Amino acid sequence: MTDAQDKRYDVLVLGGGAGKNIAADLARAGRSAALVESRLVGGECPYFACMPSKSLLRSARRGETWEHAVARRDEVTRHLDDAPTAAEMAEAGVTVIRGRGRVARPGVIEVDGAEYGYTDLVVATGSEPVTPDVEGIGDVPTWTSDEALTRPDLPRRLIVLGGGPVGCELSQVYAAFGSQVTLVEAADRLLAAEAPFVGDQLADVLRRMGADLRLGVGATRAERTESGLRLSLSDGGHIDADRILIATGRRPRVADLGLEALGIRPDPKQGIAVDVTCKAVVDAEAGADGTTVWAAGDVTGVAPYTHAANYQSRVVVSNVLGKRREADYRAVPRAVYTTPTVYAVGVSPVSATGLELVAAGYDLSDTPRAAVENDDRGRVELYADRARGVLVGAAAIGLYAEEWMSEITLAIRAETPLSILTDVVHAFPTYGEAIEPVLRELAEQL
Ligand SMILES: Cc1cc2nc3c(=O)[nH]c(=O)nc-3n(C[C@H](O)[C@H](O)[C@H](O)COP(=O)(O)OP(=O)(O)OC[C@H]3O[C@@H](n4cnc5c(N)ncnc54)[C@H](O)[C@@H]3O)c2cc1C
Ligand SMILES: NC(=O)c1ccc[n+]([C@@H]2O[C@H](COP(=O)([O-])OP(=O)(O)OC[C@H]3O[C@@H](n4cnc5c(N)ncnc54)[C@H](O)[C@@H]3O)[C@@H](O)[C@H]2O)c1
Repeated sequence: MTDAQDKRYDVLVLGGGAGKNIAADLARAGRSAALVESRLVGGECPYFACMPSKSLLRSARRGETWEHAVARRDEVTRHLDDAPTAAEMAEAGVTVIRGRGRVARPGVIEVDGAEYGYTDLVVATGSEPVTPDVEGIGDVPTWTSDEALTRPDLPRRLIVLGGGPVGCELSQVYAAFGSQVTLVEAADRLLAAEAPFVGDQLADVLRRMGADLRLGVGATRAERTESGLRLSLSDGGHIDADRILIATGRRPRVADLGLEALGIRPDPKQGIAVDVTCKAVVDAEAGADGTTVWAAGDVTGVAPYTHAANYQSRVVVSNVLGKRREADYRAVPRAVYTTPTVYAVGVSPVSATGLELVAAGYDLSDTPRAAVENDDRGRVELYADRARGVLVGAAAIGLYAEEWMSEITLAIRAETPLSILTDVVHAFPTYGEAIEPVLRELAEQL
């Protein structure tokens, strides 16, 4: 420890989302651990992302009033009070350092003028929304999901820019509570990275709720008008609205972390490159000073979900403790919590390369459960690798798909033989029964 350092820790974690789990687990394992957090201990998920959006979606599904939905959302996010989570950290033996951290020099992090030494550094700084390059967008009223999920206002006319998970979930929320929603998506369909039927069926659902979908068009110009704002589109059309919700993607938060001093050159779009143990890839010439840098969560650009961040956290903890563990991303779920839910996992037929996929599918309307629920929406498709004869991907849209697709997640991860999968018995009447004919069809084709 140099004189300049205020304190030295075995492990310093930058970012208290998934990072808080790493700090707590390592402290419980006997390491001295500190967590540096510039905003709220707990990260984005509980306060600005997953939890408030899921709460509003549930309220929308149940037909609650907007006022009730907002009150419930604010309870779920504990009115942005992170004191209980900070207390949990203290109880686990973690020192919480409030402020923005950056690398001062190898082995030392600086936070608001104070310096802290480390042996292991974990970067878990998350991601931030990207503002699209649309002329005038800075001059009109905009929100990102952050404001949408913390403010009490219900815009009368809302443009949702982007038809990825954020755009789809929040379009459903605002359409359900009575906003006039127009969703603008540059790709030809919603959730364009997933199997086409998923985006097509979700588009139907949102249209039936009154949302206007403009697919395959880009925004070109935004300007203020007397009644609000006008967004011009690449097809020559325009939309008048009160506010634009920017949902055009996120990028890893890597700017100004000083990582270059450690021989780490993060890509602005892909984030910090990590190996299978979640150790950051470091330039060959970087000094062997006895310290190690790890990264977990959105900042790694691997899979931008809380469950993926938590998984990587567990991988980091094991490796810091010297128990080698390799991450396996073959079966990380991609769920969108609209009603009905979208659930995809493993290989997407849209982006599969180097694989010959065999596909089979089934409409949920043909299940007895659909009759019980009086809901004929949805479909499930499974994708197998012809060469190896195992499931490698799946996509579904349907009520509760986030629950009944778990067995397929396990099947992909475990590479369970089709002969066993086709022998599995599902309870009657469940949506899970839809999986049986799909597997039989796949087995016949292989
Ligand atoms: C609207 C929305 C809904 C979502 N819904 C879901 C969902 O339902 N399910 C799901 O799995 N995923 C969902 N996600 C994605 C999920 O929120 C992220 O994948 C997850 O939060 C990533 O965790 P993380 O720890 O990597 O980053 P974060 O949760 O962003 O945490 C990073 C933390 O680092 C802090 N930080 C950053 N830089 C510094 C610094 N220099 N010094 C100190 N602290 C710093 C930040 O303040 C932040 O608290 C959603 C995202 C959005 C935007
Ligand atoms: N349920 C969940 O797990 C969940 C929910 C929300 C968000 N997330 C994660 O958060 C991240 C951000 O989500 P997102 O939906 O903002 O990003 P995204 O990158 O998934 O989707 C952004 C969409 O915006 C479109 N777009 C970009 N620029 C545009 C423009 N100028 N005009 C029109 N369309 C444009 C893109 O074509 C794309 O379809 C994602 O990685 C997502 O997985 C997860």
